[in-house]
Amino acid sequence: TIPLLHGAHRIGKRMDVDMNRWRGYGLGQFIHWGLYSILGGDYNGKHYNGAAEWIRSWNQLPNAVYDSLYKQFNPKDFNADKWAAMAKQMGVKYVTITTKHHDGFCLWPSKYTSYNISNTPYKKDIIKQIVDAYTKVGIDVYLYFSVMDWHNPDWRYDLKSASDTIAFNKFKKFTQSQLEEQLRMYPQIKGFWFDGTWDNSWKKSGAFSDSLDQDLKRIHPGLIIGSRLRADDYGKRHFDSNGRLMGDYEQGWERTIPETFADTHGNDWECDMTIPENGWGYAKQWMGHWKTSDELIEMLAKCVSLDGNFVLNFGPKPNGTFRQKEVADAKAIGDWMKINNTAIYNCAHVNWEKQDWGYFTTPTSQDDKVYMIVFNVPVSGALRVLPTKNILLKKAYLLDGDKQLSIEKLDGSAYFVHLPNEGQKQPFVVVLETEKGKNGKQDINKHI
Ligand SMILES: C[C@@H]1N[C@@H](c2nc3ccccc3[nH]2)[C@H](O)[C@@H]1O
Repeated sequence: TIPLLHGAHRIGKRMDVDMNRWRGYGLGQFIHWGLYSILGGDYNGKHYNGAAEWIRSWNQLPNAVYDSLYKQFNPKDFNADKWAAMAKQMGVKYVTITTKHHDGFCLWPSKYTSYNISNTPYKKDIIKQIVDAYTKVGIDVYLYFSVMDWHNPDWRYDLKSASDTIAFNKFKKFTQSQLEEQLRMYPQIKGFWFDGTWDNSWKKSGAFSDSLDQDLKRIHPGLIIGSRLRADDYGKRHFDSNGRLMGDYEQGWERTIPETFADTHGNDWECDMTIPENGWGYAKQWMGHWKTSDELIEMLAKCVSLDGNFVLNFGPKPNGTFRQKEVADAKAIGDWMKINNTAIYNCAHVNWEKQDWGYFTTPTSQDDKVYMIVFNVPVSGALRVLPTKNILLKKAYLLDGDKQLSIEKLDGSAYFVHLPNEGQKQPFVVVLETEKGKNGKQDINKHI
C-alpha cells in the first residue's frame, strides 16, 4: 500500500450507534431550495436545459441578475411544520436540506457573508425552522453544504499562482467558519452532505479536507459525513490511493443505483434521486420522464436490498410549497410504507440469488426472517426462491394480512412460493420464515 497521511483512517464500516441508526433509515428526503427556485429554470422567456439549480452558470443569464434575486426571495407560504408533516407521512427517517448551494447564497443568517437569508425580504432563518420542525417529528436532519461557492471572490477552480493559494487559504478559513457556525447554531443535526468538491483546488487540499473532517467531528462527536468531502494526499476522491473509502458512507450514487451487491464494495452507501430525469431545484417545466411512485418504490426496495439508503429529492417552489406531483408521490410512497415499512426500516442485503420478481431484504435484528418485495408477478404465479446452502423455508405469508402461501420444494435447494391469483396491483411483501437445515440430504418435491 501507498503511505498516506490523508487517506482513509478507518477500514470497514463505522459501527457506532449514530451510524447504525443511519444504516437503518432506508428512506430519506432531499430538499433543494434557494434563489434558483425563483427562476425555476427559465429566464427572459427562454428555458435553461441544464439542472435548474445551475442556472447561474448559463451564459444567457448575467451573474449580476442572478446575484440580485435575493432581493425578491420572500416565501410567504413556507411552513416548516407542513414540510415535516408531509415527510413524516411519506415515511422518511432523515432529511438533507441545502444550506448553501454552488451559488453561495446562505439560507441561514451566517455572520461570514451578507449574502444570506437575513438580507432578503423574508429575513427569518429557514434552516433553523426546518431543523426544529423535522427534529420535532422524529426525522433526523442533515445539512447539505456546497464547498464550491461561485459568489465568494476567494473561490478558485484551480491553484495556479501564489495569489490563487492566498485567496484559497482565505476561502478554506471561510468554509470552516461557516460549518462550525452551523454546528453551533443547529446542534441537533446528525451530519453534513458535502458537494462541489470535484475541482483541482479542492483535490490539492487533501490535508485541509482531512483536518476539517476531524475538526467537525471533534466539535460534534458522532457526526456523519459521506465520501464526497475528502481528497487524499494525491487528490484522489471517495476512494484513496489504496482504494479505501474516505468517509462514513459512499456518497457517489447520484441519480444512479448500484446494479449488484459487488458494485457497493460492501460499504454503506446512499442513492440520491430526482423524480424528473435531472434537476434538483424547482423547475417550472420538468423535461423528460417523470418517475411514477411505483418506479420510486422499486428504487427504494432495490437500494435497501443492496444495503443502501434511498433519498428522494424535492424542489420547493419560491413560495415554499411543493408541486402537485411531489405531494402525490410523497403520499403514494407513504401509503405503501405504512403497510410495508417492516421490509425497509432496519433491513439489509440477503446473499441469496437475485430473482426476477423483485428484491430480498432481511431485518438486521432477526436472521430467520426474509422479506420478498415483489414487483413482477410471473404468469405462473410461482415465485422462485434459492436460499443459500442449508437454509430451509418453513413458512411463507403475505405481510399485509398474513395470508399463508404454499411452498413447493424443488430439487436442489430451490423453492416455489405460490401466489394466489388475486392480481395484486401494488408492489407487495411476502414474509419467509427460515430455519437452518440439518447437514443431511434434504427432501425433494415436498409440498408444505
Ligand atoms: C446533489 C446534486 N449535486 C449537484 C451536482 N453538481 C454537479 C456537477 C457535475 C456533475 C454532477 C453534479 N451534481 C446538483 O446540483 C445537486 O445539488
